[in-house]
Amino acid sequence: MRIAVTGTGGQVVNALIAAAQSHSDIEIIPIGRPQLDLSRPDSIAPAIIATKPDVVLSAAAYTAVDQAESDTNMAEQINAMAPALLAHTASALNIPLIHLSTDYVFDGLKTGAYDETDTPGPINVYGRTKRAGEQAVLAATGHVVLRTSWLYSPYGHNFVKTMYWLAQTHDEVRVVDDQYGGPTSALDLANALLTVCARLHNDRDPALRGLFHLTAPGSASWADLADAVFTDLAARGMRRPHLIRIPSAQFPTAAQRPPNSRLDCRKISQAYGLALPPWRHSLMTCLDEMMSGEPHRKETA
Ligand SMILES: NC(=O)C1=CN([C@@H]2O[C@H](COP(=O)(O)OP(=O)(O)OC[C@H]3O[C@@H](n4cnc5c(N)ncnc54)[C@H](OP(=O)(O)O)[C@@H]3O)[C@@H](O)[C@H]2O)C=CC1
Ligand SMILES: Cc1cn([C@H]2C[C@H](O)[C@@H](COP(=O)(O)OP(=O)(O)O[C@H]3O[C@@H](C)C(=O)[C@@H](O)[C@H]3O)O2)c(=O)[nH]c1=O
Ligand SMILES: [Mg+2]
Repeated sequence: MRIAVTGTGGQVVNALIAAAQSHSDIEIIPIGRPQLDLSRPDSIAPAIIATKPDVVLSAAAYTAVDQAESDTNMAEQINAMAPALLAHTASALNIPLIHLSTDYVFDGLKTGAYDETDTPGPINVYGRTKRAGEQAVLAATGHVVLRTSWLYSPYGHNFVKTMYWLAQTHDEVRVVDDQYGGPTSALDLANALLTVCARLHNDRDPALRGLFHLTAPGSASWADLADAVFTDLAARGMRRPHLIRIPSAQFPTAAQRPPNSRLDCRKISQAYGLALPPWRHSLMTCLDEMMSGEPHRKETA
């Protein structure tokens, strides 16, 4: 099975490459700029078609949440318009598209986890443009929109890597403690995505199509996640910075974030039998991998 994945340097695409190493029948074909530039609509169909894919996985996006507030046109082009063209291209090839989306489509005011029937109400440009992308993909039949959240991995940029770096450079780290979500390992997600691709490739069942949520079980605030990173790094001999839990009012950002964006993942568990491992365990695996490739490991006293 040939899986064309959008983007080359992103977390999910690199996690997919790693996950596919243990599947000799799966080939991941990353496509990125300049061949595929999601801000250039004309580049999209030719770049996808040239890879002769069996499945298309849409993993590239404008993910700089704060920057999107002032770069709205670009975020719209990449997150809203490009997915429509990807869905159109996949439909024309008669193959499934899996499009990744985000917990940030919700306003975060619900008590409890959001399921697929909950109405989105994005509160920032990234969330708004991602919601528009979802709608474009869901308007075509046969495809999958999969929402996940708070991805971390040894690849690209993510909160866990930021905390890892801050732990090595700061005595004190201030982190917001009033936004809750589901930290999810991109490596765990990638393994599940390979299952989703294989099922869609072999099975026309409409119950496998449409909108799904998939995150690791368990909820955390960003401060809880930072605390877990610092605990695990300390257990590996690194200095532990002092964590100061703050309200988001004390950490001004261009974009607002939802206070609660936990996702209920029962639908994908019923349709595919898929569930991810708890984030607390996967975080340790991720940190082990990050540290094994890290030349500046701090020595214990
Ligand atoms: N990160 C997160 O916490 C979450 C992410 N998601 C969604 O999951 C998906 C994957 O996220 P993640 O792997 O973290 O993303 P990253 O931020 O790690 O990577 C973004 C990718 O998009 C590519 N890209 C950006 N602009 C363009 C463009 N104009 N043309 C082609 N490619 C472009 C980048 O290209 P290049 O390789 O050149 O850098 C990169 O490969 C996205 O759809 C995101 O919205 C959902 C929930 C949480
Ligand atoms: C770096 C840092 C951030 N924060 C806060 C800011 C923000 O409210 C929260 C998270 O910050 P980040 O900017 O790292 O994370 P953010 O970019 O908001 O992460 C989001 O990315 C997109 C792509 C998604 O789809 C989401 O699921 C989510 O993962 O933590 C602190 O309080 N202290 C810090 O030192
Ligand atoms: Mg960010």
